[in-house]
Amino acid sequence: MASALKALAQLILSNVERLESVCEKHGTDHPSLDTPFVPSALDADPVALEASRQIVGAAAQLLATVRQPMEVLQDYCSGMYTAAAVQFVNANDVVDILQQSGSQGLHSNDIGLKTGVDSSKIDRLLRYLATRHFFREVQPNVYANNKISSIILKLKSLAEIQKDPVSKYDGSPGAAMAGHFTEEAFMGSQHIAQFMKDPGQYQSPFNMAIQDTTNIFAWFEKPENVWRGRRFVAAMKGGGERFPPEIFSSAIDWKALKSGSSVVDVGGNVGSVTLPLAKAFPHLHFVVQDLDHVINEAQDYWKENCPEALTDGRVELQVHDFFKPMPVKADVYFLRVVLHDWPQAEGVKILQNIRDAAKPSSKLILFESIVPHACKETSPFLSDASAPTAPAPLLPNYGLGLGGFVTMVDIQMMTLLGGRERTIEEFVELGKESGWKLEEVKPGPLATFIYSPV
Ligand SMILES: C[S@@+](CC[C@H](N)C(=O)[O-])C[C@H]1O[C@@H](n2cnc3c(N)ncnc32)[C@H](O)[C@@H]1O
Repeated sequence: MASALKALAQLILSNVERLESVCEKHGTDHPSLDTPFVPSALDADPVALEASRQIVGAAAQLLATVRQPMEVLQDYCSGMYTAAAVQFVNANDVVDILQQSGSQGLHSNDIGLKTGVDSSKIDRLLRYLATRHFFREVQPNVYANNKISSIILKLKSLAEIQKDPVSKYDGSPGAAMAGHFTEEAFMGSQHIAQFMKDPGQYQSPFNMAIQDTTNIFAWFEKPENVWRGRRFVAAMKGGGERFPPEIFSSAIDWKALKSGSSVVDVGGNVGSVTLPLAKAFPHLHFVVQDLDHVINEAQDYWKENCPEALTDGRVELQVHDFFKPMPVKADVYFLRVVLHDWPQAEGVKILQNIRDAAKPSSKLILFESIVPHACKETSPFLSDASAPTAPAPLLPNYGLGLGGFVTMVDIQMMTLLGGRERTIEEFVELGKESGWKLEEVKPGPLATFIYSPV
């Protein structure tokens, strides 16, 4: 039997071969790390995605295995320097400055002149990042963008950015996300340990950092933070569209619902999940609920995308606070990525309000991520075929290759909002506490949880 080291190395090699054959099929090379990122067919190819998942999981496990434990520890304990370095380059538009010099790069003296920062300090941060494959140092003290840094290139030109810094993240989800993570979340992260033991009056580590109990969304509305709120919206834009639409259209047998059955999209924002459902299943009556200002936006969204659904009354846009009693007795209620924003008690309250209005035959559907355990799954809701199946000796959740992302989002939810991602058992528990029985789980890039009233 191969040693664990060889088995990991072999997994890497066999998956690199798989990846290269997918590239061949698409008539392309695998994108180089040295050039700016360009989207390609590879990004959505399921075989390429599985191969990269295994390579990432195996490479991270191999590193943790072969490095001196003290080096691994130092690396983990110094992650804040990476966040701080990205914060600096993002806020000071360094990637946008480098973009003008193309692959030949720009000397730190010139970057210093354009950012108003001493060039020797620039060298230290950019070399730190280049050593971690974020930028290239093409000659001593000369830096160029690469595949990773190019992700935070802003859509606007440098002249436009300088003219109107408040709008500089509009249309640039990578830069907006990097800003939100390395500023608001970074601030909150310093209080996680204290929050775990004694949250005091605060709902999240972020609240502890700003010493204010205002929820982050209300905090974004303060005049001095409006630009941050605008950046958050830019970071989230398009997030919902990354999920395959079949997740929603095949969640249940919508066609089998009787004509005129009502479906409520709770906390539905403008109704972007409801829109394709309303088009595909015209026999159903849909209600999209959200807060006042969002429903105002929803009016424009539907007038633009499907005005007839509003005029013929098939789709209703309703102002409703989900902490108040649910006004609609519906056949189906669904919530997409709403519950992860809230602590357990609030999540339970939202579902209890729906339960109080539900009929015995109503269904509740949640679309949320599953936090995979780092060991073999034992949930009766997952068959062998649907549980993550990383090949040995990878962690069953592929480690960084798959579980890395969801576990990071879980900590992010706690940090900013006191919210949480959940394991399947925690979804069972959430139902128990709010009067719902979990009947079925459909895993996927976003999982579907189907509940019946108890
Ligand atoms: C993460 S977004 C998800 C939106 C939508 N379900 C989707 O997947 O696109 C959370 C939504 O909850 C809404 N929301 C927050 N607090 C609310 C409340 N008290 N009552 C109703 N909706 C609320 C927000 O306005 C936002 O649209």
